[in-house]
Amino acid sequence: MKQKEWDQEQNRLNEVKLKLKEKIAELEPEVDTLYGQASNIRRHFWEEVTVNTSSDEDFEETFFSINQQAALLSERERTHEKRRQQWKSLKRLQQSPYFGRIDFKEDGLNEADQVYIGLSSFLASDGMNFLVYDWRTPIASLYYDYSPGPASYATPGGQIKGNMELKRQYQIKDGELLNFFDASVTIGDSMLQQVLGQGANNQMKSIVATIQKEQNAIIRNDISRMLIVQGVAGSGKTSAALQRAAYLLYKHRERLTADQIVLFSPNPMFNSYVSTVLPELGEENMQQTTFQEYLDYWLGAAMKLEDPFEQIEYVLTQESAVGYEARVDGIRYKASEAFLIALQKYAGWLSKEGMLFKSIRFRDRELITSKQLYEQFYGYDASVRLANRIILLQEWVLKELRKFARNELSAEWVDKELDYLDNEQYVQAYSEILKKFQRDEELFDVSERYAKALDRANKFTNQGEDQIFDFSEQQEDLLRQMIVKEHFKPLRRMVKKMKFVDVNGLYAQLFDEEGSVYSRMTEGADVPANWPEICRQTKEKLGNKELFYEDATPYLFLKELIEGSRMNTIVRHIFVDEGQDYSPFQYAFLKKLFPNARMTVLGDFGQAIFTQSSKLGGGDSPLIKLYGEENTTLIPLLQSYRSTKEIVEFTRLMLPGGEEIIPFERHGKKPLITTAGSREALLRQLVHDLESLKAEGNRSIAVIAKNAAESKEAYEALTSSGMEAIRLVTTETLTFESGIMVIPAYLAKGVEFDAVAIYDASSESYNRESERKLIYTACTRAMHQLQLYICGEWAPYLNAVSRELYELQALG
Ligand SMILES: Nc1ncnc2c1ncn2[C@@H]1O[C@H](COP(=O)(O)OP(=O)(O)OP(=O)(O)O)[C@@H](O)[C@H]1O
Repeated sequence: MKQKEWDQEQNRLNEVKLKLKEKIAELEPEVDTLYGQASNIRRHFWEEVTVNTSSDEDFEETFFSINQQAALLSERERTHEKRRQQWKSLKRLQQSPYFGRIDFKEDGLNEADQVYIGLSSFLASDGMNFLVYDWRTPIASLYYDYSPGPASYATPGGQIKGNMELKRQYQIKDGELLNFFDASVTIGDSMLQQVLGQGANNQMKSIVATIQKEQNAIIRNDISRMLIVQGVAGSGKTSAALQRAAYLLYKHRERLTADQIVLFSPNPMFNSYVSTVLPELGEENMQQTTFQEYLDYWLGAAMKLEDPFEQIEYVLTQESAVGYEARVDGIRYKASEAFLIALQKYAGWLSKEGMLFKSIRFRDRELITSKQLYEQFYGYDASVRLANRIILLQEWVLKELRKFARNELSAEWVDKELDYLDNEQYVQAYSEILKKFQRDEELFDVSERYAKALDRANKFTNQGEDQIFDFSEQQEDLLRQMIVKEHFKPLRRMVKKMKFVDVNGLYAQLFDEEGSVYSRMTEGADVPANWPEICRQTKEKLGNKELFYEDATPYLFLKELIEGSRMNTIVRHIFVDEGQDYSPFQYAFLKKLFPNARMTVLGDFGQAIFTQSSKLGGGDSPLIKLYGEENTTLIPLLQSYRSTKEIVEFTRLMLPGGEEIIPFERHGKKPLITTAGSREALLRQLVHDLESLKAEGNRSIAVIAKNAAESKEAYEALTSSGMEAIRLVTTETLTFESGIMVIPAYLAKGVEFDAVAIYDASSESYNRESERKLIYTACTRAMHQLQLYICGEWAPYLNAVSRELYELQALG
């Protein structure tokens, strides 16, 4: 590189740094002052507000006064937040103002523009010149999409064409220019080499400086209702998803906020793994959740839910259990669209007959029988939708309860309740009831309520000591009302929550061993193989107030068909990571739940380890059908970035069709297979190898086992062989830490480690076709080194790997 160029770049960097410094110094006092102002307003909020509720006008004035103060406060806070964000992003830029540059000569112009690209934009003080362009600006897409030569980019005003004369990458650390190089083809292999060669971290990294063209297409796709990314292991799906969220937040900053984006992650630990990327990019984190969390929220209080990991444990370990085959058939069926349609038909059937209600009981008496509920329900006009009829029924029940409550006023139990109170309790109960009464009366508006309460309180205090306990008839009546109301409250609450609908019974009723009955209730749906046993298992669970994982979503779906759907109309974008792990049923459910959201699904069918998995692409993909082909874009990613070329060449042969996976040219050691005649010898070697891996500088090392039981066994064997500082990861683990860990394959999904040791790669652990993807997923977690340990026969899929692709260490 010519010295002259280096000096020019160095000078420019110095200049930008200086301007950044000046701007930061300019902003700092403003940030402080605004913060001071906002906290001052907050501190003195009530002093500035005149609180007076003695008359309606005063009440109104107070109301306006509060509003005015609140508006002032939120305006200051908003301004402060904006300035603070600006200040923070400038501080971030100080460390590394930009990572790329393109020189672009637009057609028709004489000179090329130098476009420097960084984490956020930085404008010169004239407010006209961009010293740094945000990586998400339209022009910055040139950097990701083209090599020097003819190039164009999309703007809201149309396509801009021109010629890219230069594309340069920079390494700037702590404000110091370390290196820069001119890229010709894709975004500098050498830069990517360096990034990928680094050690794994317990937090995912942002990839803005080295986003690849095909990833950029995912990040900037802003037209599809449904964007499906079928990307091979390590192709950067999760990374692209996170950058995409940052891109959307930038592009639509006027109308999209971080809480309108939801990411569905495979497990809570994964949530913590990816949670730093958006803040690193200067954006607020989106909402992160797991599907299980959602199910738990709505069903967890009433039922004990199995989670997907318990389900996979069953599938992996209980092959010889009675009813295993039926359970697996059941999982498949309950995941299918056919079952979804059957449930919809069932709801149609219920609108004519077959509803089940739980009687309304009060103090061991049946106030409304289930038969009465049934008759009332089917008494409504049949053209009214099922869910609306349930609302009508609910209103009717509440009305009936009011009548019952009135009749209870003189009941014996109320007398007893009254007598039971001693004087002190009387006073206390009275004032508490009075307070509650003030809170609970829903019918009055605030001022009316206030006036009434005041009136009552005046009466109460004007009575004098002696009279307090001498309740007039009216007061006793009031107390009776209060007592009855208190006792009816839980019942009313249950009615409001629709607890009188027997959803459990309705779901169970569907699983009639007689296939013809099922067929009749669902307009002719076919039953899957092993239906009677599926029915038996499902009902047994329901009887214990438990739900299999595969039943939870259909159960909730049915509940909503009957009671009315819950919808979240605020969320605009849903990201589903590890998308192959969700059933077609779950996708249909998500679509319904978030009617205003676009969906981005990222997954790899090569890693589909769950029985209910969905195919992402291809003619029979349920995902393409979800919003229709015209609203769907499918982007395949074939290049794998995570692992060395040696690891990818080894792992890809374990999958049929895996040859199409393209490794990235980064080299390392070949995978090592160690065999031994005894488990003891193998374990001794594993302990030795783990120590060596650590000594070689691998910071995160995973011993991956097939399931929880094997993980536990491995953990115990390793610790009793003297290995220290090793952690066992379970479904309860919430965060990632570096070091050596033992982890079941299904929890290692989505994450990566410097080195991976497959604890038992024998055919005893991995034999079935369904286990092929499990061991593949486990092996593809390795970035730099992969080692497999085998005692006895090899897992059959390893036979497809040619001998020259791995090292063999046979211990005899
Ligand atoms: N353009 C890129 N620049 C730098 N690093 C990248 C790039 N793309 C991917 N990577 C790195 O490759 C690794 C794999 O990325 P990521 O976890 O996003 O892949 P994935 O497709 O979600 O993987 P999997 O399906 O196997 O879990 C990460 O370390 C990520 O930082």
